[in-house]
Amino acid sequence: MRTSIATVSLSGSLTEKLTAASLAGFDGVEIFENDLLASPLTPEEIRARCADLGLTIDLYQPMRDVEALPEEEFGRALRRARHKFELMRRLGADTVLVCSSVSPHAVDDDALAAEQLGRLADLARDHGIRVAYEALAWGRHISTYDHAWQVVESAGHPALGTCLDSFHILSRGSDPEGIGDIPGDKIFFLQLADAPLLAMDVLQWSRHYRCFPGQGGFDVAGLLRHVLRAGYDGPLSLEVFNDVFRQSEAGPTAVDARRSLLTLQETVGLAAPPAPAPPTGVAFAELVTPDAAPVAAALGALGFARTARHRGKPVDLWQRGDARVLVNTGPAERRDGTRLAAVGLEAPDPAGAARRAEALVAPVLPRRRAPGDAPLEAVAAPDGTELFFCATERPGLPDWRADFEDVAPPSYDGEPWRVDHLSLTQPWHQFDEAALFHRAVLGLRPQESVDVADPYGLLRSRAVSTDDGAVRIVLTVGPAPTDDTAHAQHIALATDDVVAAARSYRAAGGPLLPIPANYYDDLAARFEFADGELETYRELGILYDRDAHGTFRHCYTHTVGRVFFELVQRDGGYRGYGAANAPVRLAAQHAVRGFTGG
Ligand SMILES: O=C(O)c1ccc(O)c(O)c1
Ligand SMILES: [Mg+2]
Repeated sequence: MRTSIATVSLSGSLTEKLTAASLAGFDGVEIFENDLLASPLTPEEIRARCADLGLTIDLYQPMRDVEALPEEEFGRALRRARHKFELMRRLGADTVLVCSSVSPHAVDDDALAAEQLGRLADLARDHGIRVAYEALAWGRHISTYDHAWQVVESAGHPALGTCLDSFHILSRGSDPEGIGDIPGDKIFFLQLADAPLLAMDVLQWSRHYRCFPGQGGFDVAGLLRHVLRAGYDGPLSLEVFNDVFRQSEAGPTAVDARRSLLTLQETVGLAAPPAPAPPTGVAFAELVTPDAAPVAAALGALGFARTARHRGKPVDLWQRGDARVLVNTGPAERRDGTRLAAVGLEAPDPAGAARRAEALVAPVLPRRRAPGDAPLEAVAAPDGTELFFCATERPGLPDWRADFEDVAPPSYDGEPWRVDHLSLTQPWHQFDEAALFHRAVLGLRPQESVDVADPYGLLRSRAVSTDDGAVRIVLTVGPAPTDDTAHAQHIALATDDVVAAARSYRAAGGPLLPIPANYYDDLAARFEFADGELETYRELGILYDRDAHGTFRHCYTHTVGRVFFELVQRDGGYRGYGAANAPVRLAAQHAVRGFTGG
């Protein structure tokens, strides 16, 4: 089916919006009146620009306060309509959206509404235009899709149909089942939007918090299935009023929008990109740093050994069991200090994973980073993190390990570790995009978003993971972008004995993040511990949490650049990430920075 996006969903000038929609691969646009009014282009020039960009103008909108009015006022509405229909002729747009009236002069009279909409449709038909009537969730007398359809049906006019908008339908809790009873050819237009489930005024909710399907809490796919069952075959159009998108660059927002729509189409069987195959583990985490020494010191204290070196680049492989960290000191990487720049994901079918990513408009990276490198499939996540689809030591598939020359055996004292999770900070305006990306492109399942209090702001955090926990990524978004503490990334390492791990790290000279005594007094109040247990945690700075499944013990290293490590011990199938402890951890990290001036 054809895909479309409303210009209101994107930021910038009309020209910028159209360009972004076209580049992202949309077939058409809904032109919002304000975008046209503010554009220096004539309607003919807008029409030509759209044609050049391969876009059709699928809808012009909105026309407001037309129906169920006193005759004199309706006359003025018709006069406005005549002007707008002339404008639409110049634009080459043949469908206009009319929203249900919010005018205080509108009367509660369905027969009058139908009669006047019929007269509007007469005028529209004379101009070769169709009227799509939409119930705004806050319409004065008509606020539900079924009511709007009743009025359209009783008008019985060939140039009058209905416009369905998933936000208005689902925000009011209407049952979308009834959509299946509307003749498909009387559904003139379909607008799709999701939204987080919030308890608030529906107009404010609609105008500020809509998001792309799959990014909120509505069952947009379920609604779409009803619309398809009705026989609708017009465009699938995204209409998203969102404060964040209004401020973000149009190009990436349009790509996010298109990925959302492709994923929705896949869900209802309208598109079939290569099937998802979730990753089965973390092959490596790659740190880039201008100075390897502090990173090497931290890894050494954690019991990692430097086992191999890249054959062509200044990249070292550090290993402890299945936990692998690449340390890259390449010249191109020196600008931003130490950060987590890439993640290797163990992929059942690396090439298939890359094809799926490409089909979902993820930026695919060059397969070889340098001549002679193994051809690795990689894509960029919205935050710029490079994601490599890896096959570690799996015969017949390109192996990143082959680019490395062994320098030492992978020996270590104590138990082998693996990566428990990675925490990646997202640009503030890409949080919802990131969750959708990781779900759609990688096949990870998003968990609930949680708010975490930082002393200097509020963080949002949302985990995406495989069902078996083999891959866990925590996406976070912090307050001020200049706040390095809230924006630090981390690598969490899974151990079966966090007390032993913490002790040996400390014995090797590694500083653990000190946790205030008040935290342990609170723990004593909330939980019962064995003799001496709490004292051990207090001594080492180990934090504790429990859920319905099990327990979580974790502690933190100092921070190098923008990266720190966490040691975690999950027991009994604990599913979380210690979110309850995160405010204490963040405050402690701020305190350390303040103390050292770092
Ligand atoms: O918020 C509004 O006024 C508005 C306008 C047009 C629409 O299609 C819509 O869904 C909402
Ligand atoms: Mg709408």
